[in-house]
Amino acid sequence: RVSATSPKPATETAVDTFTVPSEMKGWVYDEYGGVDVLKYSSNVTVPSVNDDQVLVKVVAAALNPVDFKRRLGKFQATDSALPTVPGYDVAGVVVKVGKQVKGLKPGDEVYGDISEKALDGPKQSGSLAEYTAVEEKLLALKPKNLDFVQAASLPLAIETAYEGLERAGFSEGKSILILNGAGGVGSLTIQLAKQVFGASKVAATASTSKLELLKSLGADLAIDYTKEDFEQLPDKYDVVFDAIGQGEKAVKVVKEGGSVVVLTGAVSPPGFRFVVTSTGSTLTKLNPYLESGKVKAVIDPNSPFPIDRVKEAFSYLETGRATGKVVVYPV
Ligand SMILES: NC(=O)C1=CN([C@@H]2O[C@H](COP(=O)(O)OP(=O)(O)OC[C@H]3O[C@@H](n4cnc5c(N)ncnc54)[C@H](OP(=O)(O)O)[C@@H]3O)[C@@H](O)[C@H]2O)C=CC1
Ligand SMILES: CC[C@H]1OC(C)=C(O)C1=O
Repeated sequence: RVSATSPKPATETAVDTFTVPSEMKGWVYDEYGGVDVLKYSSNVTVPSVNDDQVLVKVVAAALNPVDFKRRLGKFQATDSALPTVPGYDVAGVVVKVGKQVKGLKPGDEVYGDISEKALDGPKQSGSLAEYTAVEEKLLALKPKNLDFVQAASLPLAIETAYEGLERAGFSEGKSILILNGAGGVGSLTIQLAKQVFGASKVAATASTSKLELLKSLGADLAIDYTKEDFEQLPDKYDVVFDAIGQGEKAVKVVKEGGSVVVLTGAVSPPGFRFVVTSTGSTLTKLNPYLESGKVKAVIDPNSPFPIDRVKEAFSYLETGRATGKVVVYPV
């Protein structure tokens, strides 16, 4: 698989400064709708850099369902203005820093989810373009052992997994059932539950061909939802992590006093739903697990998609069959 490397700095300036154009190539939509509203343009305005932001030369970007749900207009009440350059997840190289930035400098290799609140005023100029501007606090230094494709695949999904487990009060010795263990979020939730939180038992659901993957990620029990209904099984769990929209069933298999955390769809008590808040501090906290290999990026076998095949990448993600993450590289 590709090993993405940093772009070369501009030759005419010192190694720690980069020449930034006023326009760039990138994907953009100016109306809500299906993949056909996406246009690849050479005249996208390079975003300006606020004092607390850095400008990142994008090397790789990852897609998330929130990208296509937003493009379909599901969150338009709280969306930023159109036209939109989509893309939350980025891995790239800092080329410019705002005057309040303290911890990053040009040339640093970084990764992160560029929108602090995924649904409430997300960045208008996202990561599916040559440059994106993002607050320093939303980024972390990329682990040296991860290539840019692996790094780009992580931020929104791993931060959702971590925040969901934290909010559910998951802790050492507890049991968890993860509904949708093979997707972008679930494939990381299995690993974090086992390796970071010290789960006593991890169960997860997927279809037949993905059961071995679940076990390789650390699941003690892989449930084939095409053959078994987890609700009919005898086991109850301290935490149920719903990453597919089965909150109403999830509450039926949680232990008395347990937690049901739901990422999407309806839910009733004791279940609760949350929306991820992006923060670089979670990535920094998890970097040692990524550097040691205890937690691994899970990249869909069809990835990476080069930047000119972003429509195809979204169409694939929207089938609901992606295994791990759909990544765009080179951008
Ligand atoms: N609230 C929040 O902050 C966030 C919410 N989300 C939401 O969480 C959901 C999951 O996100 P993400 O992991 O990126 O999604 P993905 O698109 O990566 O999930 C794809 C996976 O879903 C699995 N799947 C489909 N149907 C089922 C089923 N009935 N039971 C179990 N697995 C199933 C597929 O496996 P198979 O082929 O075996 O069916 C496939 O591997 C999305 O709805 C997303 O919008 C995500 C991030 C943050
Ligand atoms: C309401 C959950 C919504 O927020 C994110 C980030 C998604 O992917 C959703 O579906």
